[in-house]
Amino acid sequence: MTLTTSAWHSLPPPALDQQIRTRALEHQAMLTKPPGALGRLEQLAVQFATWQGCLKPKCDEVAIAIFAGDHGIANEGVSAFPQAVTVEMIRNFVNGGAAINVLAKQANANLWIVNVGTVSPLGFEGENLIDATIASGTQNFLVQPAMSESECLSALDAGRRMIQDIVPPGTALFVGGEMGIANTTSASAIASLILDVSPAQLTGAGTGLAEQGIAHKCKIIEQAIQRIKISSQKSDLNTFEILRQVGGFEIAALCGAYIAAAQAGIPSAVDGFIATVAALVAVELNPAVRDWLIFSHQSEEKGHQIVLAHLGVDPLLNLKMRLGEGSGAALAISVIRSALALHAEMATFEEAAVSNQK
Ligand SMILES: O=C(O)c1ccc[n+]([C@@H]2O[C@H](COP(=O)([O-])O)[C@@H](O)[C@H]2O)c1
Ligand SMILES: Cc1cc2nc[nH]c2cc1C
Repeated sequence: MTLTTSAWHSLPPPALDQQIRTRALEHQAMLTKPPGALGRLEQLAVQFATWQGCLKPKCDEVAIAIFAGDHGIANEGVSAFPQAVTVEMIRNFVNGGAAINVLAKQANANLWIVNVGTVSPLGFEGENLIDATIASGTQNFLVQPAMSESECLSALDAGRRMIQDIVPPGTALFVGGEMGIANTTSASAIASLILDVSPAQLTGAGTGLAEQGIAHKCKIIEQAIQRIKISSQKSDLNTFEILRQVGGFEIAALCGAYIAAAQAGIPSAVDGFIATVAALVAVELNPAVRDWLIFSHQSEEKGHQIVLAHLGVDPLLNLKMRLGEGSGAALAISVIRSALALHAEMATFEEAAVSNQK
């Protein structure tokens, strides 16, 4: 099965409303502040006005989905934590005890957990738990492709279904997150192959590896890339094939969700390193999706800055976080809401009888 251009993921997002954009920029210029003094908050307000085709946009309805899955590459000792943590954290998400639960509650956002495939069965259910199991984790990509072609397409589709079937119409922002032990190894390998940057420049501590552990993880990625380069023709190593070879179910699902959200006219807040790599794959598959993404924070994970730089984006926050599960993106919700409130509620120079520029 080959990925054709008629596939859903290459359909374009809606055109941006340039007239509203111009009016929103003009409105910003009238507010009682030196032009540009609210920095990125001004750009956020103009972006939301453009996305919503509305001069005074709102960000009340926010949907958060955490995609979780296991990775065969975990068998190579590339994480500081055991693979069992993926299922254990899914249970924690369902029970409301994880960081993302606290942040979702604070932001009054709906939260879903999407299980895309773990090694051990979950053995529990939850009101906000969606079963989108593709297989019991990916294969170990040191020795074989992580996914079959149909598994990779199904994983992308799990993200599309989340947006089209679950996220309510009228949602102003989609926050995507991921959870999967060893997924920084997968994300580093994807980024290395797409960007043609050496694994050494991208491989970091993940959940907390020490120097020796990082060196071992880097070697595993180098060996896997060697295997793939020997077994594939250079021309066959397109974005989809890279995702299939070294990706994860949750990374592919997140990528599918970003594409489908953009197609539905919903912007997405992108989280840390793994989420940014999922966004990179989305942009490679469908370049116009880039205009529908907000890069929320700079993660501590080593490779993040390189991927952000390639995308030409500057994230909103730098809180020295490296948690994942959508946590940095969820923190951006309050910044966005402040930006929109300022845009809608500040007085203009005329209304407040404040002298404008000389
Ligand atoms: O978002 C990030 O930048 C980030 C950086 C490091 C680790 N993580 C999280 O930690 C897990 C992957 O780390 P590791 O060491 O098991 O590859 C996975 O569940 C991610 O959500 C996330
Ligand atoms: C405890 C824990 C929580 C996480 N959340 C996202 N990735 C994680 C990895 C670990 C190990």
